[in-house]
Amino acid sequence: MDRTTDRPAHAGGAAENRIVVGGALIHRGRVLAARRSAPAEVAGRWEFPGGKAEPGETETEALERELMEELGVRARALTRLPGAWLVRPGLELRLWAAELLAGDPRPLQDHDELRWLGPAELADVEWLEHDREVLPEVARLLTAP
Ligand SMILES: Nc1nc2c([nH]c(=O)n2[C@H]2C[C@H](O)[C@@H](COP(=O)(O)OP(=O)(O)OP(=O)(O)O)O2)c(=O)[nH]1
Repeated sequence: MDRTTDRPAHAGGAAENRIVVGGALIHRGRVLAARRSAPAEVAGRWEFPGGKAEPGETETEALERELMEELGVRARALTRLPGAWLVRPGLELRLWAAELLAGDPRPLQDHDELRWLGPAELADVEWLEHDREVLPEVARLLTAP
């Protein structure tokens, strides 16, 4: 899927899952990992920064907004990564690749540390388990010509 086929995450009925979107933010051959500071169940684990889509927002809009709020950067969502995970009942995680357009990421919200990882460093942090599943695809994107 690319940006042009992105549809509002809440176009359907109330029975649909709410979407949380995380972004594998890529810049100069590395990807940004963010260490969560809360809540306790996930604090200390690393993830792709992002958050819940608001009603009527597309996934890409939600991701770009969350990356500004959490990191203070302008970013552009590029392509959806394969997979979707039920984080808890009614909350579905989707991951996207994104590119950094402007700014230097800072842990403004939800995170206490950030690290840029190259393709050989992806296993160096303790990822949340769902995020770990897309690392082979992230490695491919980082090494693509
Ligand atoms: N943002 C994000 N959440 C993830 C990832 N992987 C993963 O399992 N999760 C889980 C952690 C949380 O339990 C859940 C929702 O995360 P969240 O960032 O929306 O949490 P939040 O309640 O702070 O969101 P928000 O209301 O501030 O938008 O998804 C990931 O890569 N990015």
